[in-house]
Amino acid sequence: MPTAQATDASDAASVQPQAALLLDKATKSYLTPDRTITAFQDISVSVARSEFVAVVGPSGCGKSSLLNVIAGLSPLTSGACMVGGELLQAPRKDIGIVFQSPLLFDWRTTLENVLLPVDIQKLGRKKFEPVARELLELVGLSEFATAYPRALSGGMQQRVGIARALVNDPTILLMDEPFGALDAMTREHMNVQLQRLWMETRKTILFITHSITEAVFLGDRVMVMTPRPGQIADICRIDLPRPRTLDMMTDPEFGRYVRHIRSYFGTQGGLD
Ligand SMILES: Nc1ncnc2c1ncn2[C@@H]1O[C@H](COP(=O)(O)OP(=O)(O)OP(=O)(O)O)[C@@H](O)[C@H]1O
Repeated sequence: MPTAQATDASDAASVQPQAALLLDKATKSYLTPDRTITAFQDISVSVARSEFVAVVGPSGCGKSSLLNVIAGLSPLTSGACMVGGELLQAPRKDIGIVFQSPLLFDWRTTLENVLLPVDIQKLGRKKFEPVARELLELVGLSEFATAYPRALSGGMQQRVGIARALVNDPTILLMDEPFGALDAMTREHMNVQLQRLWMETRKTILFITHSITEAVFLGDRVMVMTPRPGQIADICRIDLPRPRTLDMMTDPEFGRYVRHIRSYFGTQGGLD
Protein backbone atom coordinates (compact mmCIF):
# COMPACT_ATOMS: atom_id res chain seq x y z
CA MET A 1 0.00 0.00 0.00
CA PRO A 2 1.26 3.48 -0.75
CA THR A 3 2.29 5.29 2.36
CA ALA A 4 2.23 9.04 2.43
CA GLN A 5 4.26 11.17 4.75
CA ALA A 6 4.73 14.88 4.66
CA THR A 7 8.18 15.62 6.03
CA ASP A 8 8.69 18.49 8.42
CA ALA A 9 12.12 20.03 7.91
CA SER A 10 12.85 20.70 11.56
CA ASP A 11 12.08 17.07 12.39
CA ALA A 12 14.00 15.93 9.35
CA ALA A 13 16.98 18.05 10.35
CA SER A 14 17.16 16.48 13.78
CA VAL A 15 16.64 12.96 12.45
CA GLN A 16 19.04 13.33 9.50
CA PRO A 17 21.90 15.64 10.41
CA GLN A 18 23.84 14.10 7.49
CA ALA A 19 21.17 15.00 4.93
CA ALA A 20 22.60 15.63 1.48
CA LEU A 21 20.05 18.36 0.95
CA LEU A 22 17.78 20.21 3.31
CA LEU A 23 15.19 22.85 2.52
CA ASP A 24 13.73 24.71 5.45
CA LYS A 25 10.61 26.81 4.80
CA ALA A 26 12.05 27.69 1.42
CA THR A 27 10.13 30.35 -0.51
CA LYS A 28 10.93 31.87 -3.89
CA SER A 29 9.22 35.00 -5.28
CA TYR A 30 10.00 36.94 -8.43
CA LEU A 31 9.54 40.69 -8.58
CA THR A 32 8.19 41.70 -11.97
CA PRO A 33 7.42 45.31 -12.96
CA ASP A 34 3.72 44.92 -12.14
CA ARG A 35 3.55 42.20 -9.46
CA THR A 36 5.25 39.66 -7.26
CA ILE A 37 5.01 36.06 -8.39
CA THR A 38 5.56 33.48 -5.68
CA ALA A 39 6.76 30.34 -7.45
CA PHE A 40 6.97 28.08 -4.38
CA GLN A 41 6.33 28.61 -0.72
CA ASP A 42 7.34 27.06 2.60
CA ILE A 43 8.98 23.98 1.14
CA SER A 44 10.57 21.92 3.91
CA VAL A 45 12.15 18.63 2.99
CA SER A 46 15.23 16.60 3.75
CA VAL A 47 16.90 14.38 1.16
CA ALA A 48 19.23 11.66 2.44
CA ARG A 49 22.57 10.80 0.86
CA SER A 50 22.13 8.42 -2.11
CA GLU A 51 18.39 8.94 -2.10
CA PHE A 52 16.44 9.31 -5.35
CA VAL A 53 13.64 11.85 -4.96
CA ALA A 54 11.31 12.53 -7.87
CA VAL A 55 9.29 15.76 -7.95
CA VAL A 56 5.94 16.07 -9.74
CA GLY A 57 3.55 19.00 -9.86
CA PRO A 58 1.36 20.99 -12.22
CA SER A 59 2.91 23.26 -14.81
CA GLY A 60 4.09 26.52 -13.26
CA CYS A 61 4.14 25.24 -9.66
CA GLY A 62 7.79 26.17 -9.24
CA LYS A 63 9.66 22.92 -9.92
CA SER A 64 12.33 24.49 -12.14
CA SER A 65 12.58 27.45 -9.77
CA LEU A 66 13.24 25.01 -6.94
CA LEU A 67 15.94 23.27 -8.94
CA ASN A 68 17.57 26.57 -9.90
CA VAL A 69 17.70 27.57 -6.24
CA ILE A 70 19.35 24.28 -5.24
CA ALA A 71 21.78 24.69 -8.14
CA GLY A 72 22.77 28.01 -6.57
CA LEU A 73 21.70 29.89 -9.70
CA SER A 74 18.96 31.89 -7.99
CA PRO A 75 18.63 32.98 -4.33
CA LEU A 76 15.74 32.08 -2.03
CA THR A 77 13.42 34.90 -0.98
CA SER A 78 13.11 33.39 2.50
CA GLY A 79 13.97 30.16 4.28
CA ALA A 80 17.16 28.19 3.85
CA CYS A 81 18.79 25.57 1.66
CA MET A 82 21.58 23.44 3.13
CA VAL A 83 23.81 21.21 1.02
CA GLY A 84 25.91 18.65 2.88
CA GLY A 85 25.29 20.59 6.10
CA GLU A 86 26.45 23.93 4.63
CA LEU A 87 24.25 26.90 3.84
CA LEU A 88 23.96 27.25 0.08
CA GLN A 89 25.08 30.66 -1.08
CA ALA A 90 26.43 30.17 -4.60
CA PRO A 91 26.75 27.44 -7.26
CA ARG A 92 28.73 24.47 -5.96
CA LYS A 93 31.07 22.14 -7.79
CA ASP A 94 29.59 19.14 -5.99
CA ILE A 95 26.21 19.63 -7.67
CA GLY A 96 25.71 18.42 -11.25
CA ILE A 97 22.78 19.52 -13.41
CA VAL A 98 21.03 17.85 -16.33
CA PHE A 99 18.52 19.99 -18.23
CA GLN A 100 15.72 18.95 -20.57
CA SER A 101 17.86 19.85 -23.55
CA PRO A 102 21.41 18.41 -23.37
CA LEU A 103 22.93 21.63 -24.81
CA LEU A 104 25.90 19.94 -26.45
CA PHE A 105 28.45 21.89 -28.48
CA ASP A 106 28.28 20.81 -32.14
CA TRP A 107 32.00 21.27 -32.70
CA ARG A 108 33.05 19.10 -29.77
CA THR A 109 33.14 15.31 -29.92
CA THR A 110 31.18 13.26 -27.40
CA LEU A 111 34.27 12.91 -25.23
CA GLU A 112 35.04 16.63 -25.46
CA ASN A 113 31.46 17.50 -24.53
CA VAL A 114 31.72 15.31 -21.43
CA LEU A 115 34.99 17.08 -20.58
CA LEU A 116 33.46 20.56 -20.90
CA PRO A 117 33.18 21.23 -17.10
CA VAL A 118 36.78 20.03 -16.73
CA ASP A 119 37.94 22.54 -19.35
CA ILE A 120 35.86 25.37 -17.87
CA GLN A 121 37.13 24.71 -14.36
CA LYS A 122 40.66 24.06 -15.70
CA LEU A 123 40.86 20.76 -13.82
CA GLY A 124 43.21 19.18 -16.35
CA ARG A 125 42.12 16.94 -19.20
CA LYS A 126 44.89 14.44 -18.61
CA LYS A 127 43.53 13.49 -15.20
CA PHE A 128 39.88 13.53 -16.23
CA GLU A 129 39.94 11.88 -19.65
CA PRO A 130 39.95 8.35 -18.15
CA VAL A 131 37.05 9.41 -15.90
CA ALA A 132 35.12 10.73 -18.92
CA ARG A 133 35.78 7.49 -20.82
CA GLU A 134 34.57 5.46 -17.85
CA LEU A 135 31.38 7.52 -17.71
CA LEU A 136 30.81 7.04 -21.43
CA GLU A 137 31.08 3.32 -20.79
CA LEU A 138 28.58 3.64 -17.93
CA VAL A 139 26.03 5.38 -20.19
CA GLY A 140 26.72 2.92 -23.04
CA LEU A 141 28.45 5.34 -25.41
CA SER A 142 32.11 4.28 -25.39
CA GLU A 143 31.95 3.54 -29.12
CA PHE A 144 30.83 7.10 -29.79
CA ALA A 145 33.62 8.95 -27.98
CA THR A 146 34.87 10.54 -31.19
CA ALA A 147 31.43 11.15 -32.76
CA TYR A 148 29.94 14.63 -33.01
CA PRO A 149 26.46 15.43 -31.58
CA ARG A 150 24.83 15.42 -35.04
CA ALA A 151 25.60 11.71 -35.31
CA LEU A 152 23.81 10.91 -32.04
CA SER A 153 20.09 10.28 -31.40
CA GLY A 154 18.17 12.41 -28.86
CA GLY A 155 18.49 9.71 -26.19
CA MET A 156 22.22 9.36 -26.84
CA GLN A 157 22.71 13.13 -26.61
CA GLN A 158 20.88 13.17 -23.29
CA ARG A 159 23.18 10.41 -22.04
CA VAL A 160 26.17 12.57 -22.99
CA GLY A 161 24.57 15.35 -20.89
CA ILE A 162 24.28 12.97 -17.95
CA ALA A 163 27.92 11.83 -18.29
CA ARG A 164 28.98 15.50 -18.47
CA ALA A 165 27.08 16.29 -15.26
CA LEU A 166 28.90 13.44 -13.52
CA VAL A 167 32.43 14.10 -14.78
CA ASN A 168 33.69 15.98 -11.73
CA ASP A 169 32.05 13.47 -9.39
CA PRO A 170 29.30 15.62 -7.84
CA THR A 171 27.51 14.26 -4.79
CA ILE A 172 24.13 15.60 -5.92
CA LEU A 173 22.63 15.35 -9.39
CA LEU A 174 19.76 17.70 -10.25
CA MET A 175 17.70 16.62 -13.24
CA ASP A 176 15.08 18.93 -14.74
CA GLU A 177 12.79 16.84 -16.95
CA PRO A 178 15.77 15.25 -18.67
CA PHE A 179 13.69 12.86 -20.77
CA GLY A 180 10.75 15.16 -21.51
CA ALA A 181 11.68 15.62 -25.17
CA LEU A 182 12.19 11.92 -25.92
CA ASP A 183 9.72 9.50 -27.49
CA ALA A 184 7.93 7.11 -25.11
CA MET A 185 10.03 4.02 -25.84
CA THR A 186 13.36 5.83 -25.62
CA ARG A 187 12.17 7.43 -22.41
CA GLU A 188 11.39 4.07 -20.79
CA HIS A 189 14.79 2.79 -21.88
CA MET A 190 16.43 5.89 -20.37
CA ASN A 191 14.56 5.31 -17.11
CA VAL A 192 15.99 1.80 -16.87
CA GLN A 193 19.48 3.10 -17.66
CA LEU A 194 19.23 5.94 -15.17
CA GLN A 195 18.16 3.53 -12.43
CA ARG A 196 21.17 1.33 -13.21
CA LEU A 197 23.51 4.33 -13.22
CA TRP A 198 22.10 5.52 -9.91
CA MET A 199 22.45 2.04 -8.36
CA GLU A 200 26.10 1.94 -9.50
CA THR A 201 27.06 5.47 -8.45
CA ARG A 202 24.67 6.03 -5.49
CA LYS A 203 24.45 9.75 -6.19
CA THR A 204 21.78 11.77 -4.46
CA ILE A 205 19.30 12.60 -7.23
CA LEU A 206 16.52 15.18 -7.37
CA PHE A 207 14.54 14.44 -10.52
CA ILE A 208 11.81 16.71 -11.87
CA THR A 209 9.25 15.16 -14.18
CA HIS A 210 5.74 15.62 -15.55
CA SER A 211 5.27 11.87 -15.69
CA ILE A 212 3.81 10.20 -12.60
CA THR A 213 4.76 6.78 -13.98
CA GLU A 214 8.37 7.87 -14.42
CA ALA A 215 8.40 9.29 -10.88
CA VAL A 216 7.07 6.05 -9.36
CA PHE A 217 9.46 3.94 -11.45
CA LEU A 218 12.53 5.89 -10.38
CA GLY A 219 11.88 7.44 -6.98
CA ASP A 220 12.61 6.23 -3.48
CA ARG A 221 10.14 8.99 -2.67
CA VAL A 222 7.92 11.16 -4.83
CA MET A 223 7.38 14.74 -3.75
CA VAL A 224 4.01 16.00 -4.98
CA MET A 225 3.59 19.77 -5.32
CA THR A 226 0.41 21.84 -5.31
CA PRO A 227 -0.39 24.42 -8.03
CA ARG A 228 1.50 27.74 -7.73
CA PRO A 229 2.65 28.84 -5.31
CA GLY A 230 3.99 25.31 -5.07
CA GLN A 231 3.84 23.70 -1.67
CA ILE A 232 4.31 20.08 -0.68
CA ALA A 233 1.02 18.23 -1.06
CA ASP A 234 2.56 14.89 -0.16
CA ILE A 235 5.80 12.98 0.01
CA CYS A 236 5.07 9.41 -0.99
CA ARG A 237 7.56 6.65 -0.23
CA ILE A 238 7.72 4.07 -3.02
CA ASP A 239 8.32 0.68 -1.44
CA LEU A 240 8.95 -1.27 -4.64
CA PRO A 241 11.99 -3.55 -4.88
CA ARG A 242 15.01 -2.65 -7.02
CA PRO A 243 16.06 -2.98 -9.67
CA ARG A 244 12.61 -2.07 -10.96
CA THR A 245 11.69 -3.43 -14.36
CA LEU A 246 9.36 -2.05 -17.03
CA ASP A 247 7.13 -5.10 -16.48
CA MET A 248 6.51 -3.90 -12.94
CA MET A 249 4.60 -0.95 -14.37
CA THR A 250 1.63 -3.27 -14.90
CA ASP A 251 1.73 -4.62 -11.33
CA PRO A 252 -1.26 -3.68 -9.13
CA GLU A 253 1.10 -2.24 -6.50
CA PHE A 254 2.71 0.07 -9.07
CA GLY A 255 -0.74 1.14 -10.26
CA ARG A 256 -1.82 1.94 -6.70
CA TYR A 257 1.11 4.36 -6.31
CA VAL A 258 0.32 6.02 -9.63
CA ARG A 259 -3.37 6.40 -8.74
CA HIS A 260 -2.53 7.75 -5.30
CA ILE A 261 -0.30 10.46 -6.76
CA ARG A 262 -2.68 11.19 -9.62
CA SER A 263 -5.49 11.75 -7.10
CA TYR A 264 -3.84 15.07 -6.25
CA PHE A 265 -4.40 16.38 -9.75
CA GLY A 266 -8.12 15.78 -10.31
CA THR A 267 -9.78 14.28 -13.33
CA GLN A 268 -8.31 16.84 -15.72
CA GLY A 269 -4.83 15.84 -14.63
CA GLY A 270 -2.81 18.98 -14.62
CA LEU A 271 0.09 16.67 -15.42
CA ASP A 272 0.60 14.98 -18.77
N1 LIG B 1 12.71 34.70 -13.87
C1 LIG B 1 11.40 34.75 -13.61
N2 LIG B 1 10.78 35.96 -13.48
C2 LIG B 1 9.47 36.02 -13.20
N3 LIG B 1 8.68 34.94 -13.04
C3 LIG B 1 9.23 33.73 -13.16
C4 LIG B 1 10.61 33.57 -13.45
N4 LIG B 1 10.89 32.24 -13.51
C5 LIG B 1 9.72 31.61 -13.27
N5 LIG B 1 8.73 32.49 -13.06
C6 LIG B 1 7.33 32.18 -12.73
O1 LIG B 1 7.34 31.35 -11.59
C7 LIG B 1 6.34 30.34 -11.72
C8 LIG B 1 6.99 28.99 -11.59
O2 LIG B 1 7.80 28.74 -12.76
P1 LIG B 1 8.66 27.42 -12.91
O3 LIG B 1 9.28 27.45 -14.26
O4 LIG B 1 9.53 27.27 -11.75
O5 LIG B 1 7.51 26.29 -12.84
P2 LIG B 1 7.55 24.76 -13.30
O6 LIG B 1 6.77 24.01 -12.28
O7 LIG B 1 8.95 24.33 -13.54
O8 LIG B 1 6.76 24.84 -14.68
P3 LIG B 1 6.74 23.78 -15.86
O9 LIG B 1 6.30 22.48 -15.29
O10 LIG B 1 5.73 24.34 -16.82
O11 LIG B 1 8.13 23.73 -16.45
C9 LIG B 1 5.64 30.58 -13.06
O12 LIG B 1 4.47 31.33 -12.82
C10 LIG B 1 6.65 31.40 -13.84
O13 LIG B 1 5.99 32.28 -14.72
